[in-house]
Amino acid sequence: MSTHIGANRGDIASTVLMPGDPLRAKYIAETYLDNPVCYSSVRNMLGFTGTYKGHKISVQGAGMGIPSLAIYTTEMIKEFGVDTIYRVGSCGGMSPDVKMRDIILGQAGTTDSSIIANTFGPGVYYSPIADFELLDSAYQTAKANDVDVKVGNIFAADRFYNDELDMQKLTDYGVLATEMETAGLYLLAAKYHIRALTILTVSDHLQTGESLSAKDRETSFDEMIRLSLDTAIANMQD
Ligand SMILES: O=P(O)(O)O[C@H]1O[C@H](CO)[C@@H](O)[C@H]1O
Ligand SMILES: O=c1cc[nH]c(=O)[nH]1
Repeated sequence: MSTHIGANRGDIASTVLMPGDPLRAKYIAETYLDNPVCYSSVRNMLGFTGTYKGHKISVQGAGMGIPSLAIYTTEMIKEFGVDTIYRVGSCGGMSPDVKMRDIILGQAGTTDSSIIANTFGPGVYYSPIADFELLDSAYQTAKANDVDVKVGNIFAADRFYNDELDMQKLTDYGVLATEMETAGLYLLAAKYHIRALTILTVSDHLQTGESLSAKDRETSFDEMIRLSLDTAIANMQD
C-alpha cells in the first residue's frame, strides 16, 4: 500500500492505462477487461486489474493536472514496479485540422507548468517526448484497424480555465490540442526510465466551442480505448 494507492505489490500490472477520470477507469475495466478487480478506491481514485485478450493489465485513474498525475505515476513506478503507462484522456482541439472525437497520439508535450523549470532550473527548456516504440506501434495499430489518428504536439495547461494564455500562438506553432498532463507524464517517464504514451480523444474544440457531456467523456471513447489496449498488449515486455 502506498500513500495514495490501496494495493499490494503484485496487484498492479506492469502495463497501466491511465485516464484522468476514475469513472472512465471503471468503464474501461468493466467493459474491456476479463475478471476485473478493483485494487484501490483511496480518495475514489479507482484502480483495477484484469486481463485483456489473456494479458494482465491495470487501469488507474490519475485525476486532473500534472500534480495529481505525478502522485499516481510516481507511486505506480516506485512502489508497484509499473514500467509502461498509456494516458487515455480527453482534450480540447486547437488546430483547425483536428475535429471533434478525433484521436491524437501525443508525440511531445509542451506546457506552462513550472515542473520543467523546477526540474532543470532557469534557462533549460526540456522537451518531454513520447516513447518512440509505443508511438510507432500505436500509429501502426491504428492504421491496421482503419482508425484515423493524428500525431503531434500536445499542450498540457496548468489551468483548465485560463483566458490569459495565447492559445492561438501555440496553434500557429503546430500544437494540435490541449489537456493537462502529458508533459508531466513524459517528464516522469524520462526521469524513471519507463515508457509512456498519451492517446487522446477530442472532447471540446477551442475554435468551434463544441463540447461533449461528462457522461460521454466517461463512457464513449471506445475507439481510443481499444487502440490503447491493442497497442498495450503488442508491447508487453513480460
Ligand atoms: O479526460 P482526462 O483524462 O481527465 O483529461 C483531461 O480532462 C481533464 C479536464 O477536464 C484534465 O485532466 C484533462 O487533461
Ligand atoms: O484539459 C482539457 C481537456 C479537455 N478539453 C479541454 O479544452 N481541455
